[in-house]
Amino acid sequence: MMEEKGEKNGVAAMAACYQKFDPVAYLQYNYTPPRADFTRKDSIVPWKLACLHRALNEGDVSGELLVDIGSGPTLYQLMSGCEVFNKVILTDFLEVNRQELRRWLQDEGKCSLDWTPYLEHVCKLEGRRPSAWPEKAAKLRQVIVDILPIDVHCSQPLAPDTLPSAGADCLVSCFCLESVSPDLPAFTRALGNIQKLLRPGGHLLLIGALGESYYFGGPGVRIPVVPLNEAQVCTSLKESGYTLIRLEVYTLSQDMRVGVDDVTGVFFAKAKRD
Ligand SMILES: Nc1ncnc2c1ncn2[C@@H]1O[C@H](CN(CCC[C@H]2CNCc3c2ccc(Cl)c3Cl)CC[C@H](N)C(=O)O)[C@@H](O)[C@H]1O
Repeated sequence: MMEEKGEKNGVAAMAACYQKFDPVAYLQYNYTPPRADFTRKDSIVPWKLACLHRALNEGDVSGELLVDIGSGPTLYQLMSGCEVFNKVILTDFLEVNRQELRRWLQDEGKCSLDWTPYLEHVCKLEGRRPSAWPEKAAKLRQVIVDILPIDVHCSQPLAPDTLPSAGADCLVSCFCLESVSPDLPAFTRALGNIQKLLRPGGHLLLIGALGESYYFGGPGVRIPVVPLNEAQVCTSLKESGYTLIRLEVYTLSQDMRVGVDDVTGVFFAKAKRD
């Protein structure tokens, strides 16, 4: 009981931190140059987009439904998947983030970030003209069928009957699990919780931070993160019912360390549910 009580306290404290999360500031911190600089090969966002593009276009990933776990206020992580799956579900813990996503979906023009450079970059990765970005935006709006609440610490992270009984064909999750888990056991449990949302043989495309102990989710909003290394990520994936296909690691150069977190590296894992 004591151990369980400890877990609940850690998760509750984490949820309290997130009440002050500020999507607009967050987007400014992480999704503008230098971290999102499409003229630089060593910028974090082009690296993430290349990993997702490659993972979704090497012939082994297919199906109907892609679910993004902990979407936040961002859409970059779906820009390759929207060409492979005809149904995409976005999820986040906070209404403020779900609201931000709805604003983009309804094309109200009042979005906090202009996703055009991202759409143009992914068009280029696909061998298309960057000027085809409006078609990609339309495709993304067309395949997104829902924006749902989620809590990865619940054994059933989504409301019952949200997904088809077979589960999703693919899960994407970027920087969510390690930045919402108070410790490594909680991170591994969360991986197990989302594993049940995936059909057997379905793919998990997981992006996360290495060596991070905190980040700012807004001015003065310091959110604790469980510091992970590559070995722990591999072990956690194995323990929670996945077979690792590929792990890629990116190391932040000095000028990518802009003071919004203490991340040292980023991992990309392509895995399959056993
Ligand atoms: N119980 C919960 N269950 C489920 N979801 C929860 C829970 N609690 C909170 N969330 C939700 O997780 C989301 C985490 N979110 C921010 C952390 C990333 C950040 C910090 N780490 C380093 C780093 C970052 C970003 C870019 C780069 Cl380059 C780096 Cl290096 C990811 C958003 C999006 N996926 C993104 O890729 O930016 C947030 O939207 C919560 O609302």
